[in-house]
Amino acid sequence: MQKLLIEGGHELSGEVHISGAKNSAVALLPASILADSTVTIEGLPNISDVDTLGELLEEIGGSVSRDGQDMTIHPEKMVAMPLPNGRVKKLRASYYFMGAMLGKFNKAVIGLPGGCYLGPRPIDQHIKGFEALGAEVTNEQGAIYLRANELRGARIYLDVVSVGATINIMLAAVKAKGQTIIENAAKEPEIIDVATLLTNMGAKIKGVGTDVIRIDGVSSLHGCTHTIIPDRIEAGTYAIAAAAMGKEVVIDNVIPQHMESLIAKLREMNIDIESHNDQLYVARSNPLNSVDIKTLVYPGFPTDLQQPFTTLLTQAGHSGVINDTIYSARLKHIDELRRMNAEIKVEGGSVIVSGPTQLEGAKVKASDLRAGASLVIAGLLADGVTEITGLDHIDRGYENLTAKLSSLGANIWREEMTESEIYQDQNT
Ligand SMILES: CC(=O)N[C@H]1[C@@H](OP(=O)(O)OP(=O)(O)OC[C@H]2O[C@@H](n3ccc(=O)[nH]c3=O)[C@H](O)[C@@H]2O)O[C@H](CO)[C@@H](O)[C@@H]1O
Ligand SMILES: C=C(OP(=O)(O)O)C(=O)O
Repeated sequence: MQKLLIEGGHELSGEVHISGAKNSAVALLPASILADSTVTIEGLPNISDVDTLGELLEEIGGSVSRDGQDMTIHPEKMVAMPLPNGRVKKLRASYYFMGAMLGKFNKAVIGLPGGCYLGPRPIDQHIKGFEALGAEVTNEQGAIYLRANELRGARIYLDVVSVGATINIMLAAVKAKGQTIIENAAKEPEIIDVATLLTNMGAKIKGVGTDVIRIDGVSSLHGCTHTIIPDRIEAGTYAIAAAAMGKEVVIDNVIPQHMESLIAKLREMNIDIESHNDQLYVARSNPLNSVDIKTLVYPGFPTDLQQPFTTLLTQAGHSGVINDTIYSARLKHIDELRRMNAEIKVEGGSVIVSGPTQLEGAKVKASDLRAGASLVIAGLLADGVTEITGLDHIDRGYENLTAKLSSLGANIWREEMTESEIYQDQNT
């Protein structure tokens, strides 16, 4: 087990290349189950969620080979193997095996997923969709059992706008008989990416990127090659790090249109940020204005950047107020930031960050993926050395974080933990 160390105070400059989007990758790989022939996904991020999904595809009989950032999946010998336990609990997106296996085999047994704990993360809307398509769904000892004689298209109104439910219902519906209409669908770029893959496999999908998606079921889907979109959350994390500590940082391989809410907020803070083709240029300017943030479904400000943004607000004058309307309990980074001298209050559903504050290095723990990102940015800003544990969370979503930040000039490295450090870490 390793810990991450950061000696703060080093300016960032240079260019960083953004990897493929985690939240696309984790849906594109299960989507390959639906094909009758070989699917290649190009540009995958090298993160543990992708490794775990590759292993799960093998567990159900797929043959999977990896060549750098590309993964080739041969789905021909896949079977409806039950996955009630084990790897499915290591990540959130294993829930896409429900939609994909139901769509392919008319049955599936999948354990309830893991992933970041952000407060309760129900999957009732996924289940509502599967049932509307004709599946019988039961929860037996923590695993979801799905069975259908045949799936039939249906009109499904989502009570909450959900990325996971929208994608999962699409996966189950592409081979259902007749037309499925998903109303109040989510519009995230990753959903468009998954629909693009499915369309290239032969699916008939209209309206992705709007809140009404229409799917006309087809009897079979074939293989294809698909290139993933860049990770707007990884790019946003580097943009926030550059806003905190950047002299001149170029963030390469981004789709700036996917990042408009963040770019607008950074500009309001007085950060110098410009986009050109697939690059963002970010530099810190002084003083930083504080801003208020409300997280919303896309194209609103993403909840996945709320925690890193909290750290940036510690550097701004006066108080900024954050309301996470998607995950109101996504607050576990706050106590850790306080250990580093941040002035943050939680009142009702609002997080109030005061600044500017000189952060101090401390021993802190990442409770989830983006809490980890917020602590890394705090470490870059802090006086002295920050030690971060809980790296398994960070490794789920950030490819080569240490190397990427080092190349920008950060003093950051990983060390093996001693047995007593591991013991202490596990008991705090
Ligand atoms: C693997 C992946 O893509 N993860 C992302 C996905 O998670 P995930 O797909 O789990 O998030 P959702 O979009 O489904 O959740 C949005 C909101 O709807 C609620 N909800 C969701 C489903 C449901 O059946 N019932 C229900 O009440 C959730 O509790 C949450 O408050 O979108 C989140 C919101 O942008 C991001 O933070 C995650 O990074
Ligand atoms: C919450 C996240 O991921 P997951 O849904 O995979 O837990 C995230 O990427 O910030």
